[in-house]
Amino acid sequence: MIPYKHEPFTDFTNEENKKAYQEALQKVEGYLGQDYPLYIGAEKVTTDDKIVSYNPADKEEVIGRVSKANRDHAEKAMQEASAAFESWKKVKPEIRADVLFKAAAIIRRRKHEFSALLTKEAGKPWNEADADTAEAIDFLEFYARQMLKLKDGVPVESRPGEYNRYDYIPLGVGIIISPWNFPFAIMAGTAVAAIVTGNTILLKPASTTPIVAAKFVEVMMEAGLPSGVLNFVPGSGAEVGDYLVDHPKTRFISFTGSRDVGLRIFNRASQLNDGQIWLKRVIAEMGGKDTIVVDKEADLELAAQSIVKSAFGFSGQKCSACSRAVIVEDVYDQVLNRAVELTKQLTVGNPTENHFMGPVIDQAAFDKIMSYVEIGKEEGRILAGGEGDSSKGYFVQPTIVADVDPKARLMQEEIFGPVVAFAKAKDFDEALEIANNTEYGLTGAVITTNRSNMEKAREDFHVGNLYFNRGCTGAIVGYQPFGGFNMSGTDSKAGGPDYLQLHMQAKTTSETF
Ligand SMILES: NC(=O)c1ccc[n+]([C@@H]2O[C@H](COP(=O)([O-])OP(=O)(O)OC[C@H]3O[C@@H](n4cnc5c(N)ncnc54)[C@H](O)[C@@H]3O)[C@@H](O)[C@H]2O)c1
Ligand SMILES: N[C@@H](CCC=O)C(=O)O
Repeated sequence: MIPYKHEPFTDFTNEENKKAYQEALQKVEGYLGQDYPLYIGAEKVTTDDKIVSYNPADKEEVIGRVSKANRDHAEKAMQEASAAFESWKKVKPEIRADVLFKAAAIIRRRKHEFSALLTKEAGKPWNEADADTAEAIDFLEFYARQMLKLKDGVPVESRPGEYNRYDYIPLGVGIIISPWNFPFAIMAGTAVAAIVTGNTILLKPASTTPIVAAKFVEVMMEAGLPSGVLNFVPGSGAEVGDYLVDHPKTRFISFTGSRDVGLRIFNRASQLNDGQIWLKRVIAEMGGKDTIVVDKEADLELAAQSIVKSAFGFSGQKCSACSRAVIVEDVYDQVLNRAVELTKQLTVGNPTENHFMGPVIDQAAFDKIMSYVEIGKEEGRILAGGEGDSSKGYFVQPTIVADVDPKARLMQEEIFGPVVAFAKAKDFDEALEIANNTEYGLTGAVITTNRSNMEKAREDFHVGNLYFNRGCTGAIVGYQPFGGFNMSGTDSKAGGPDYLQLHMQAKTTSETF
C-alpha cells in the first residue's frame, strides 16, 4: 500500500494545464442540461418533479435537472438501505476500501472534468474547483486507508486465561446531508466515510449543486458499489430532510451546513419516534465566524495577503473564511491600507475565464450579503467593494469594512460572502479576547513573530483549526483534520485519525479459556 499523500494542486500558469482545463470546460458544456435520476436500491427512478441546477455566473444557463425525491421515495430508499445493510456490513473492510480506491482512480483520471463542472455549477474559479476535486480524492484515499487500520479493532489488555478484543462494527443506515460550498469534497467525503465503515446511506445533496453529486454517484456505481448501499435522494430539506432525520430506522445523521439547520437536526434527532430502538448519532459541522489576529510584531505583508486570500477566496463562501481581521492598534492602519490595496487589484467575473472571484451561489445569498453590506455602512467605513450586480450572475465585489466594533453584527454573524470586518485591539491579549467573542469556534489564524504570543494563542484561541503565519482556510485531509467548537458543530474532525470511528460502534468481546 502506497502511503497516503494529498492530491497535488494543478499549476494553472502552466500552458498545458490551462489548455486541459479549457478542454474540460468544453466537455462539461457538451453535457449541460441533461437529466439525472434518483438511485433507490437497484432502481434508477425518474420523477416529473425536478431540481434544476443553474450556473450562478449566468443564471439562464441550466447545468442539469435532477429528479426530486418526495417522502415516498425517501421511505422506499430507507427500506432499500436497511435491507442492503444486512449484507454490506458483512463485506470485508478490504473490499469496501477497494471501492473507494477505485473511485479515487476514476475521479483522478477525470479530475479537470469534475473541477470544470464545479466551475459551472458552483461558480468556483479554477484553483478553487481544483482544490475541491483534490480534496474529494483525498477523502477517498485517506478513509480507505483508515478503514484498513481499524479493520481488526484496537488492542486491549488480556489477563492469563482470557482473550479480549475491541472491534468496531458499523452503525446502520446513515443520512448524509451536504452543503453546496464544497459540493464535491464534503458531499463525497461524508458519504464514503459512512460507506467504508460498513453502513448504508441515503445521500441528500444541496439543491443548488446536485449535478456534481449525481456524477459522483455514477462513479461509485462504476467502482463496484453494490446497489442499495448508496441511495441518492435529492429533495427539499424541509420535506425529505425532516422525514429522514425523524425516521425510526435512521441510525445516524452526518450533516454539514448552517448553524440553524444543524440545530434543527440535532433537536429533531434527539426525539424518540415509534419503533426506534436507539439513540441517533449526529455528526454536525456547522458555520463559522473566523478571525485572523495580527500582532504588532509580525510580517505585515504576510498579514495583509493572508487576510485578503482567506476573506475572498471562493467569494468568502467557506465556513473557514476570514470574516474578521483583528489587528493590534500599532499596526492597524498599515495592515488595513495594504489589504485595501490588494483587494482593489482582485478581479471578479465569470469563473470560466478564471477570475480571482466568481459569483456567489444564488439570489438568496446575493440578497443576504448585500444586506450585510448595508449594515456595514452603519457599523463601519467601507474602504473597498460595497457593490453587487445580479443582472446576469450573482456578483459581489470584495468588501472591506473598517473600524467595526467587536460586538457589532458584522463581527458576530456569519455572512458567508466576500465581506470582511476590521477591528482594532489595544494589544495582543485584547485581540485574542475579541477573536474568542463569538458563539462559533471553527478556524482562526495568528500572524506574529512573537513566540510567547504564539504559545498563548495555541492555548487560548478557542477554535478547532488554528493556523500560524498563514491564512485560515485550506485544511488538507490527513494533515489538518477539520472541524470546530461551540456553534461550529460537534468537532467531528473530517480527514482526521478518529473520524471513521464516529460512524461505528465499538464492541468488546471477552473469551475465557
Ligand atoms: N463546518 C464545516 O465543516 C462546514 C463546511 C461547509 C459548510 N459549512 C457551513 O454550511 C453553510 C453553507 O451551506 P448551506 O447553505 O448549504 O447550508 P444549509 O444549512 O442551508 O444546507 C445544508 C444542507 O442541509 C439541507 N437542509 C436544509 N433544511 C433541512 C432540514 N430541515 N432537514 C435536513 N436537511 C436540511 C440542505 O438542503 C443542504 O443539503 C454555512 O453556514 C457554512 O459555514 C460548514
Ligand atoms: N475545509 C475547508 C472549509 C470547508 C468549509 O467550507 C477549509 O479548510 O478551508
